[in-house]
Amino acid sequence: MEHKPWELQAIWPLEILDLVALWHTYRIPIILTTFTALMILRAYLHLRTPREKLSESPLPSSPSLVAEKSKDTFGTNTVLVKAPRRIVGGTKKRTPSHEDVKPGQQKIQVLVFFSSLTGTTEKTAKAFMVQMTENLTASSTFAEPQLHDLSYIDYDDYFITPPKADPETSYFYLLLLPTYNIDTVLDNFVEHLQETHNDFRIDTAPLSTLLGYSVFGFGDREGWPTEEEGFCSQARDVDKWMAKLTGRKRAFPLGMGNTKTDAAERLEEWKGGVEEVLKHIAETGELGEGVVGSGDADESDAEDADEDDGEVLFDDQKVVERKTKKKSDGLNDLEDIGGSLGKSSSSRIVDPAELEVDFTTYSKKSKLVAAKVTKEMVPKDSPTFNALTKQGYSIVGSHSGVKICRWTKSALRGRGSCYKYSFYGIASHQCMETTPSLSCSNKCVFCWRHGTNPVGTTWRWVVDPPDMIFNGVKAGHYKKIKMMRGVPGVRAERFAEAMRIRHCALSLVGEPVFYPHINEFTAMLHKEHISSFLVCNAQHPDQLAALKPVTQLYVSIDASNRESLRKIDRPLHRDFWERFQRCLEILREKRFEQRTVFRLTLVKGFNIEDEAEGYADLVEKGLPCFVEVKGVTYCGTSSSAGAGLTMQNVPFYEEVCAFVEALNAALGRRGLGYGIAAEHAHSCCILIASNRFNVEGKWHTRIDYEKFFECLESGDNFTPEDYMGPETPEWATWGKGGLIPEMRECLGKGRIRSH
Ligand SMILES: Cc1cc2nc3c(=O)[nH]c(=O)nc-3n(C[C@H](O)[C@H](O)[C@H](O)COP(=O)(O)O)c2cc1C
Ligand code: SF4
Repeated sequence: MEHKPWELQAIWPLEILDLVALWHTYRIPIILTTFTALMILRAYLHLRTPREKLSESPLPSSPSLVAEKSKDTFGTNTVLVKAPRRIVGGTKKRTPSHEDVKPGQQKIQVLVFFSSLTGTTEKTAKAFMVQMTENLTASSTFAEPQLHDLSYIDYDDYFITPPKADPETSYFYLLLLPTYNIDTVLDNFVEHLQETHNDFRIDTAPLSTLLGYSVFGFGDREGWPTEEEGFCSQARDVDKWMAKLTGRKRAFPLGMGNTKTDAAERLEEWKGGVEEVLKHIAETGELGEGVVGSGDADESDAEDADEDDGEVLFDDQKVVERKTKKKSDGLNDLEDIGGSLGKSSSSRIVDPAELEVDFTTYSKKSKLVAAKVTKEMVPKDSPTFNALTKQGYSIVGSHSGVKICRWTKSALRGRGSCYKYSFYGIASHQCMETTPSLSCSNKCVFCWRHGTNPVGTTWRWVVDPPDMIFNGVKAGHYKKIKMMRGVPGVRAERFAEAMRIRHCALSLVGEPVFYPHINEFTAMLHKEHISSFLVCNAQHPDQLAALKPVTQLYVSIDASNRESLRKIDRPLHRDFWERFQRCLEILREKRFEQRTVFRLTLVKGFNIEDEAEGYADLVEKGLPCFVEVKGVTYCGTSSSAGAGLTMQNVPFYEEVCAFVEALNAALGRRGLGYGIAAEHAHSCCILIASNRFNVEGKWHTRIDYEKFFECLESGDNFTPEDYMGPETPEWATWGKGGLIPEMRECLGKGRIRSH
């Protein structure tokens, strides 16, 4: 109902009527002003309350705070009520990591988690705990390890964030897990890890504050013989997700054991490795080389590279890469960079008596030059040093190098070894690839060393002592192996085996016999029962003649005639063909002292076409024990392109097979006793062997390494037959492909280079 003004006048006093009139006149500006003032006040109050304040409110710290105990409505049963989990949004750029751990001040708490359905893992875990406790608590840095059954803990307490009970304590996780291909609690666990990683509300690596972790799996090879068929598959899954959740803090490679055979032995090995890492953490506060452990969540997806066979870039390489980014790549041949060497701080004047001079070219001129001043072959401040380290070489002293090859990495990850495993029984993860001379006297068009190695016809450099090189290359090799520790897929068992070098391939960049003390160097290898495969370029007959027996002596045979050799090897020696011929004669003489091999690298358009007969002539001349024929691998560098090499020059495996058959037929026509013994299709490599290594119709291309050392140590003369190994495995023989059966599925991805 509406009131008329005179009616109101009768009811209310005048002042009130004035106010009402005022309100009617000004109500709109009054409402607007009040509203604006309220908005300003609200905004002010909001800004004054810091956002962080919310997250500063006590976070449920596990395990005590995540779960609260409360009585149920009847006041009798105690139930666990989860406190609401507060999620701090966004992906953390960087989380505190082991860098924050100060040795000596922090306590390290090892938590051992296990799962067990039929009790085997539980029993093993308990025994494991007893030993761990005994070993760790001897040091005051370690708190007594704790054992947790995954069936009884709340995953949120340990696998979203590590426990935070005591700021002085840092955690290290060990997980002992069986595998079941049926629905079990383990499926929930794996799912939990996966979900935590993929939960967009939380950091993708929420466990990155852990010091590290490692997983050991128990499985049964009788039912699940290979990993592809599911051997230890759940342990592998957990290892993978833990790597993501911790920002790749895999402290030691995944261990795996067959419950029915070797589990105890494998576990012992793994425990040893883990304890060593823990000791390292206690001393340094860090996980050590090779483990990213940055806690950078952005990087954790790089774990997907698991399936990638690609080269692993080591930290030191990265550093060099960064440092050399702006420098040109081109400048590399030492002969070409004499100027830059001259400027180097690394040259030193030496007493001519101390000097090993010109053992290759005995010219007066070079003796004179060498006597004046000696420089380091690869000084630390040279572009060559940078280029080589960028490619992954560790330079030892001033002229030696070591690198781990792709096959070594493959074998460490439980995958295949190179063709030398198929042919000669060399496990790649126990093989060290090195050279005591980075310099070479050829510039082969197919050399995958990217043209970075120094070249020269004479030794004009400082000579490092052999023991220094020997210790240096071993240390360099082990360092590189250790850097593989945190790489996805590396197997604890292989890792442990790799810490004992058994073979040495002296065939990296450069020419090993160029080094004046090569015999002392190989003697050091043999003394430690490390076999020696030495490849030389057939340009240094005097050094070849003086070389003492090695396990297997190679000569590269890159062409069958002078013109072809000149084009493909681009030798620096003018008398290269004569040198080459002399080397063949020397090899012939050595064929009853050690295993001799012709190494043929086939390059289409250079040395295949119509050359089978020519090669057969060379075999007739050198009568090697073996002829290894290998298709060239294209490395796609500017140096190979500059030499006119393209993918068209890489022969198909069928072409290599056809060539080998032609060569074998040509040898037969000459009445030479050879046959095609073995193949490794994956490396495009085929082995022709002398009938000396065929016993009762079976090829025996493998080597009895221990017998070789026995023969050497006896001091008596011996022949290659004396250390002939067992029969070549069926799968490696000609026509069978050469891939160890379990590896066929893993290695179906094209060719992998091996030298
Ligand atoms: C039903 C069943 C399924 C299994 N599935 C696998 C499997 O997929 N892969 C594997 O490596 N081992 C498998 N195993 C073997 C177990 O992982 C192995 O025996 C383990 O030591 C059992 O540990 P636990 O006694 O602690 O439960 C299986 C065993 C059973 C009984
Ligand atoms: S490729 Fe060479 S260095 Fe690598 S494992 Fe085989 S032999 Fe050893």
